[in-house]
Amino acid sequence: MSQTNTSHTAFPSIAFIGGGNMASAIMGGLLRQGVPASKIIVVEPFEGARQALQNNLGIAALPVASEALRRAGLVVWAVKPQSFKEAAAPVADFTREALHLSVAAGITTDSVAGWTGTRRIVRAMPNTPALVGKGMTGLYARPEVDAQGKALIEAVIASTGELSWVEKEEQLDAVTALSGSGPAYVFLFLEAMTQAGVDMGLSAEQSYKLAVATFQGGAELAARSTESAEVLRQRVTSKGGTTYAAITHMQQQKLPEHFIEAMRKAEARAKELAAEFGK
Ligand SMILES: NC(=O)C1=CN([C@@H]2O[C@H](COP(=O)(O)OP(=O)(O)OC[C@H]3O[C@@H](n4cnc5c(N)ncnc54)[C@H](O)[C@@H]3O)[C@@H](O)[C@H]2O)C=CC1
Ligand SMILES: O=C(O)[C@@H]1CCC=N1
Repeated sequence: MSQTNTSHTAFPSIAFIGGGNMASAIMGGLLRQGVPASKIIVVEPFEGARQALQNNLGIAALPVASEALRRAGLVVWAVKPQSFKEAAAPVADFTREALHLSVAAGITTDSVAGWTGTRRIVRAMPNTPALVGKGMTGLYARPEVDAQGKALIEAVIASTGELSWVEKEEQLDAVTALSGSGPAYVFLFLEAMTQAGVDMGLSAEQSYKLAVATFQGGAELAARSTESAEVLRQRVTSKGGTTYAAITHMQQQKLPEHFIEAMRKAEARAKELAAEFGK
C-alpha cells in the first residue's frame, strides 16, 4: 500500500451526491483532518438528512444539483445502488472534468462511466467503522485514473481508517461481502454473545461490555501477533476445557461452513445489484 503525500491544503472542493451514513462518515473524517467545510458541497434531497448534516457537521447541503458542482475536483457518489442512475442525471453535466469516487455496492465503473460521461473513476467499498476513524476500505481504480488521482483518493479515505487497493474490479464484490457487510456480522455475534451472557445470569449491560471488549481485544491481539488466527484460537482452547466444548459444538454444527456460505450470498447479491441497477 503506498503512502499519500496529499495534504489537506492541496484538496480540491469535494462534492458528495447523497448525504447519508457513508457520506457523513467520509465528511466527518475530512473535517477531523482539517479540511474546511467550505470545501465540501453536498446534494441531498431529503430534508431530514440535510438537517442532520447541518446539526452534526455544520455543512449546508443543496436539495438539488446546481452550478456549484462545477467547483468540485472530486465527486463522491454515496447514494444507494437503486438511486444512482437517477441521481447522476442532473449532476453529470456539471462534473465531467472531475475525478469520481463511488461507494455504491455492486455498481460497476462501466455503469458509472455511462451515467457520468467520464472514465476517471475509482470505486470503493468502505464500512461503517469509518464513523469512528476505524474504517476498512477496498479500492479499485480504472486505468484512466493517474497517480495524482489515486493519491487524492487515498488522502480522502485515509481520514476514515485503513485502505487496500484491489487489482480487478470484481474483487470488490469479495471486499463487500467481507469488510463492507462485515460489521453487521460482528454486531450479530455481539447480540448472540450478549444474549447468552444474560441467559447465564449476567446483566445485559455487563454482558454487552464483556462481549464488545472481547471482540476489541481479540482483533487487537490478531492485528499485533505474527501468529495465525488458527494458532491464536488453539492457545485459548485447552483440550477437554470450556472453549473446547464450545468450539467443538460450533464445528459439529458446521458454523464455519455456514458462515462462509453466508458471505458468498453477500458476494452474489453485490453481483445482482450490478445487474439489477447498473443498466
Ligand atoms: N452503510 C454501509 O455499511 C455501507 C454502505 N455502502 C454504500 O454506500 C451507499 C450509501 O449508503 P448509506 O450511506 O448507508 O445510505 P443512506 O440511505 O444513509 O444515504 C443515501 C442518501 O442518498 C440520498 N439520496 C437519495 N436519492 C438521491 C438523489 N437522487 N440525489 C442525491 N442524494 C440522494 C438519500 O436521501 C440518503 O440520504 C450505498 O450505495 C451503499 O451500497 C458502502 C459500504 C458500507
Ligand atoms: O448492505 C449493503 O448493501 C451495504 C454494502 C455493504 C454494507 N452495506
